[in-house]
Amino acid sequence: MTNHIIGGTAKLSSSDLWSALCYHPGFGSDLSSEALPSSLPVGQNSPQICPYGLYPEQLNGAAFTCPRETNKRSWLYRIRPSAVHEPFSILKEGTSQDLSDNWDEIAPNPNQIRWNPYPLPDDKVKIDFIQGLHTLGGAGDTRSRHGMAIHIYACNASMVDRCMYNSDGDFLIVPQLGALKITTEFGRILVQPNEICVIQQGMRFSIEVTGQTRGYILEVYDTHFQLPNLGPIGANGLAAPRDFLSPAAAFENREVPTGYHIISKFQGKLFVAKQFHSPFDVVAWHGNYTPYKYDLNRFMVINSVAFDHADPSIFTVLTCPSLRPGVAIADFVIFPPRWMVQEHTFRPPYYHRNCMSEFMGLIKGKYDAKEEGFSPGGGSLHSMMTPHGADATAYDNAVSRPCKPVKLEDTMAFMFESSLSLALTKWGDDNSLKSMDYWKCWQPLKSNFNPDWKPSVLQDREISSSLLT
Ligand SMILES: O=C(O)Cc1cc(O)ccc1O
Ligand SMILES: [Fe+2]
Repeated sequence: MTNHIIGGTAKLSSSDLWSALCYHPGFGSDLSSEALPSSLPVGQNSPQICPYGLYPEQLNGAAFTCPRETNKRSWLYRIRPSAVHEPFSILKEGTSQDLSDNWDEIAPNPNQIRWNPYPLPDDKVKIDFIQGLHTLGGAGDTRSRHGMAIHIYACNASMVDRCMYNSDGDFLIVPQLGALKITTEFGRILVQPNEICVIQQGMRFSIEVTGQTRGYILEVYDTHFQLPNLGPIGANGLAAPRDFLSPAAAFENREVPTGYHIISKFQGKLFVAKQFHSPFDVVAWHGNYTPYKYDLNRFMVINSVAFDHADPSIFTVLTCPSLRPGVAIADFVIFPPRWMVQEHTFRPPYYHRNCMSEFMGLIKGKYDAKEEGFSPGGGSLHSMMTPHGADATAYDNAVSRPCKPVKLEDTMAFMFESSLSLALTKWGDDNSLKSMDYWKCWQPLKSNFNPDWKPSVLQDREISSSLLT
């Protein structure tokens, strides 16, 4: 697909910029995009002189020698190479100071943890996306490129003449409140709550927001996100490749005499370098390494239509694999609206201890394991082998209601599930953000043990079902 946006952004009013966006569909596809006619060189990547006098620049998201299945790179044709900037220095101002990759800030905590909706900035103070970044926790190491982090963003102002890129890994961004207008080197992406976007390592982006804005970020250091294999599900199901959308090339040819700030997250710290032009000067690009977004409503839900609660891996949207087959550095899993039809079944999430870490967030509505206390914009963490499951009220409801078909509507919970044992930061461990009596939600669960129970009664699941319906 070719997208001709003649004259760059200067000729469009700022509302037009975001209302007339077009995207390239396809997950990991090899795409070509032009904002000016014939701006992509034909038949070669590095002509001696490029169309329109552009500079060619390659962005590699995989080692040159990676096999084809995992090799990722794009060629960008830009007004100036990215190297045209002053030296980086540590960013002291303009950060929240809550961004961290220090997993030893506090003592380990194996408890069930639940957070109230993460705080939004005070209306009187302008906080942009970078200033509004807070690291909740994580594991691993940016230098050996193995690990992951969970960040919360809460902001109310647009980034002005500053952009960011992540040298340490990829960001999977889950907006919960307010849209993100993301300008990238590849073009513009509008991401609303109930959509997600992935900005991969090295890609420069700047975010505009209107009003109070909040969401979650899963950062992975190891490798890029993939679609999960479908196994016996077949060729179709879960997230379809064509529903992943990459931006179409768009550029601005803008001098910034007061200085444009390029902010790099490098080895866990933020650095800033000044240049005097917009970094969003890519007129054309081609390749398979792009930012992309996905609408969670497009997810084709597969579930049990007979009996029993299927494991949540059936709801995996994207996975960042480890080197161990089937074991993820992190999976992004959603719990979308769906029919619950299982007969003679305890339908909410089962009681559970897991060799994985489970961080959960709620975009909207209610989660079926928790009757109250888990609110949109909040979160929970059930660490390695930490017991959890339906709260007492959800349990009572689930065992007393007939197993008739029920539609869970207007809900979207999600989980970042990791094979790494996560540590909280000081910010994540702050008691003022937590619901301190979370543990109490399971305490009313009493013993129902009946030593006189006779095997002939309620033995067969068909019989137990008929008793409840
Ligand atoms: O703990 C959770 O709520 C997540 C979860 C959901 C589910 O349906 C089954 C297992 C599981 O860990
Ligand atoms: Fe769980």
